[in-house]
Amino acid sequence: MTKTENETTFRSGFVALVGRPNVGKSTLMNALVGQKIAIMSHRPQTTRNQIRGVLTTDDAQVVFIDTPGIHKPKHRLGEFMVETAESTLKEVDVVCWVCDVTEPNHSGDAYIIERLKAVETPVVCILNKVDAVEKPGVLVMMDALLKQYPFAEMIPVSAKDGTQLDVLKKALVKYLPEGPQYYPRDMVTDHPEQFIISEVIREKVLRLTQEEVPHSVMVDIEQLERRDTSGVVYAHAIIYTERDSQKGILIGKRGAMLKKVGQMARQELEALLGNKVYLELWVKVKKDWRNDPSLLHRFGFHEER
Ligand SMILES: Nc1nc2c(ncn2[C@@H]2O[C@H](COP(=O)(O)OP(=O)(O)OP(=O)(O)O)[C@@H](O)[C@H]2O)c(=O)[nH]1
Repeated sequence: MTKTENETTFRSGFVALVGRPNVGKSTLMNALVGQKIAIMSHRPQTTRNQIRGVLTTDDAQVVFIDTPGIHKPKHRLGEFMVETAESTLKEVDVVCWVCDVTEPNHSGDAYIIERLKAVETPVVCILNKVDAVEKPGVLVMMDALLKQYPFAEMIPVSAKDGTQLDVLKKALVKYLPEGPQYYPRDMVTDHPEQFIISEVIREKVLRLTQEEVPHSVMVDIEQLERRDTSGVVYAHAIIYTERDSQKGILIGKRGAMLKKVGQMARQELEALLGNKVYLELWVKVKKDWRNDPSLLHRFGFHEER
């Protein structure tokens, strides 16, 4: 699904957005993602890593993830939060650290830079609010920051007037692997996790079965809920194959393959969603599912892509 013969490679992936309060992350998200594709709605307070926005272009989809735990722990936020945030930073394709050029040398920035040293994911430094200062000041700040951390890139922008946002978009896409469009292009939903969960499961199936199960395999999240106030995610997923032989491969000897798919998907999802995840996986054979309009609709094929 990632490309057809006459299309270029489609890239998709996850970008962790970090930065202390007030540096302009929300403004930047709105400017990058735009109203139409902004997807977040109500979300339990307990969710530590929210999906903040999804940027879809013709050749890429960037899923921005909030990692609030990276900030200096206040009284309620313990080491656990910081660890969760760090594991998220390790899972994503690139980290965007946003800072504010009107406030150089902020101690909150120094704290986050220290935390970033614990991960190997490339970090793009976004220097926001360049509309509010003179250029030489920005250059001095860039120089000072580069001495503290080997940023993969440094991009001065203004989320407010749009300066350099195109450059930023292009830069981020470079770090994303070839991958599927996780979200329908115009989706506005209460449950964006649904798409992430099904795509992560699908990716594990393809990887672990080493393509013995074809790309046409589909994952349907039949049930998705947060069971209690702790935000634990419970998902019941059905993996549809087209043949009995594929079902056999996917289940494996005494269920070993399916168990492995579940384990790997769960680990990745817990890091991405920032919550404990329970996955219940079932495999069903549905011959010719591609001609079943209701299933096609559920899998998002009403979209143009
Ligand atoms: N001059 C200028 N101001 C900006 C820019 N981006 C954001 N701001 C202002 O900075 C302030 C904070 O912006 P937010 O987008 O709310 O910051 P945030 O990082 O999302 O803050 P939290 O939601 O608390 O994490 C607001 O008053 C914005 O209008 C910019 O590019 N230039």
